[in-house]
Amino acid sequence: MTKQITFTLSATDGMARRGRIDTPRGDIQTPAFMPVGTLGTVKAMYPEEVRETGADILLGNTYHLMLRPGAERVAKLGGLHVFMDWPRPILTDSGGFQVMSLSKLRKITEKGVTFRSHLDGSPYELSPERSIEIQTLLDSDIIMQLDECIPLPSEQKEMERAMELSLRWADRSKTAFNNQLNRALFGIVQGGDDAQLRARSAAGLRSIGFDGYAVGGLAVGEPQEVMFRVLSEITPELPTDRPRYLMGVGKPDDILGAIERGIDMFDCVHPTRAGRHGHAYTRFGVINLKNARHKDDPRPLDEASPNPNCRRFSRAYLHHLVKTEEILGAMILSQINLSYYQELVAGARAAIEGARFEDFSASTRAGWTAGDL
Ligand SMILES: O=c1[nH]cnc2cc3nc(NCc4cccs4)[nH]c3cc12
Repeated sequence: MTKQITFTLSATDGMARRGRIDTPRGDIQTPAFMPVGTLGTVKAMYPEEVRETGADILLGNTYHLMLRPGAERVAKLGGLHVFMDWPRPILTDSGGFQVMSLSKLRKITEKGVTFRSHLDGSPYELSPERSIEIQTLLDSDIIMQLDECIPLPSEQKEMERAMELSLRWADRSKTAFNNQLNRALFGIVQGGDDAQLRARSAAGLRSIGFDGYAVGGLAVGEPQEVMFRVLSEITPELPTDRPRYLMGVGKPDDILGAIERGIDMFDCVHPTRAGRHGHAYTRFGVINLKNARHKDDPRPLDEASPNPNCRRFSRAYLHHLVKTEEILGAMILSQINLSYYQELVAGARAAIEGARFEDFSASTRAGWTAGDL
């Protein structure tokens, strides 16, 4: 029996890769940006609007969904795709990262993590096995191993301990996954900012064997050059015929730099969160529409944009919606920002196919400073 989820590499340009992940629920063009749909919704967007921005896949958060409405309840209702009416691929995270960043009284043991809900303090346990079970109940297409992500910088001993625990959890995750054909399981490379630990983690994951490899333990507050150095060291250690997913990244500049260093998949709350806070992503860079200078500006955001929402509303109107905290403001800016992110990765895909990614990257960055914000 063959795995129903496959990755095909179609072009490379230096370390940058252009590919496609085929799944039973649809294809994912890579490099890909995955909008985050934390509670079974990409905030302020209908699912069909998320699709229209160009997204092939979105991310669901296991931690939030296991607390509310509960994995068994979502399964009884037909799984996450039916629940939120998103028929295309969904990647779910394992929940571990959010336990550490959101929950109370959490405790890490060899078995897994125990914690209390940030909502009502009720006790929960998340083990590699239970996380696989929850993600399977959600009927996720790409599921993540349970891992331990530690802050940067951390002591060498601490980085080593967490990396080795994550490797043991990777093995247990793979066993619990039991080679489901219609779902993919990704391992997560840990090891902090230490090249040897990272290499050991990658080698350990490869010997266990995964459908894809995530780079974890980054975008946790470290400087961009540290993230880029770790990526440059680790992507050559990963299989070329499997997708590489950089978790939690990032701003457009981070994404271009990570594609340049061999990353295929991204997720980040930033475009939608920034949209709800009145920040608009454009070719010219980020425009803070809360700023009073937009109060009388009749110009659209970007009259040359392929996105109608960048042409039909004046900056004055968007400023008004943001200042009055009108719901439409969050809706429009979420759509604008997700569309920009999808234009960015679509441009990267075309540039890699045309062996001109370096030029694309440079001219995109130049646009962020040149334009009149
Ligand atoms: O090692 C990781 N393991 C599993 N999930 C993650 C998610 C991650 N998200 C970020 N950064 C984006 C952030 C979102 C909220 C706070 S930081 N870095 C991340 C690292 C990991």
